[in-house]
Amino acid sequence: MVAENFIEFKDVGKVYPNGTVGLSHINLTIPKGQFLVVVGLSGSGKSTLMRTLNRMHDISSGDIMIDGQSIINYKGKQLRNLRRKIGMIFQNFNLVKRSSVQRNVLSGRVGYYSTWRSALGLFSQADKQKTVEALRRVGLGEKLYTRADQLSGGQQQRVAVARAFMQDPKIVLADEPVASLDPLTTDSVMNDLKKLNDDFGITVIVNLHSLELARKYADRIVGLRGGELVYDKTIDQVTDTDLDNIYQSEGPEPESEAIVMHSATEGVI
Ligand SMILES: Nc1ncnc2c1ncn2[C@@H]1O[C@H](COP(=O)(O)OP(=O)(O)OP(=O)(O)O)[C@@H](O)[C@H]1O
Repeated sequence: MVAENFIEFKDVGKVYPNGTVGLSHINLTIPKGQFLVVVGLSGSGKSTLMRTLNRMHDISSGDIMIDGQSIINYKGKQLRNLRRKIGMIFQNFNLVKRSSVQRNVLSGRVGYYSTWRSALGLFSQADKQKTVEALRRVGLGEKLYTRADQLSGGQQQRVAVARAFMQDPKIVLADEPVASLDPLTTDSVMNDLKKLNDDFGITVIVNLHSLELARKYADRIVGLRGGELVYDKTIDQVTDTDLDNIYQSEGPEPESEAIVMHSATEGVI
């Protein structure tokens, strides 16, 4: 494997069945172990880009390679193996709220079990032990038996990070993971993601609205607009002017977007 070409988007296009263009001519190469932040207005294609990687969305043109192999025609076992190696973090945490933290974190292992074993909760002792380790990593070691719905939003998101860790992922995709969290909790969750990246060389791709956060955590920032890649710089090349200008050629925004766009200086786009 050539590390520099761990993930490759080759002229990728995505048109939704209703004709909406989700992605257009995306060319992007992501090296192994990079912490990549994707920024862009609501509707610019960030989620679509992310979801093509684990085939939650299929692309309409081009190709996507992971580790030197095209993934776009994966089916059955190949697709399951792909998804098992890609951890996913969502804005709304996606936990089973009435289940314990332990059960939620263990569910990160289901890709490694037959359906009936995981349905019966027949997880190995080693995996139960790994759950404890995963929770300690996110500072929630004492919450093993707590019900997920008794945790704060930030704690729930950290459980989701622990669940992703359980997958032994090569890639973690986080789709606006901190959008509903306060600033302090936001930093904890971003730090948890950064630790996965630093400690295990996991490639992390995060969709964010906050430029300030992007700058704080990213190795590289890419920007999308209308499904196109309009910005791509490693963090040492990013300037304040870039960040101020990144969306300025967008023209007037509809009122709803203007609310989140209003202040590049506050780092919110
Ligand atoms: N299932 C779908 N069917 C049709 N169009 C869709 C679908 N999902 C997304 N789109 C459209 O594709 C475009 C890109 O959407 P996407 O959700 O990827 O943007 P985004 O940058 O992630 O936005 P947000 O920040 O609001 O999550 C938008 O125009 C959106 O309306």
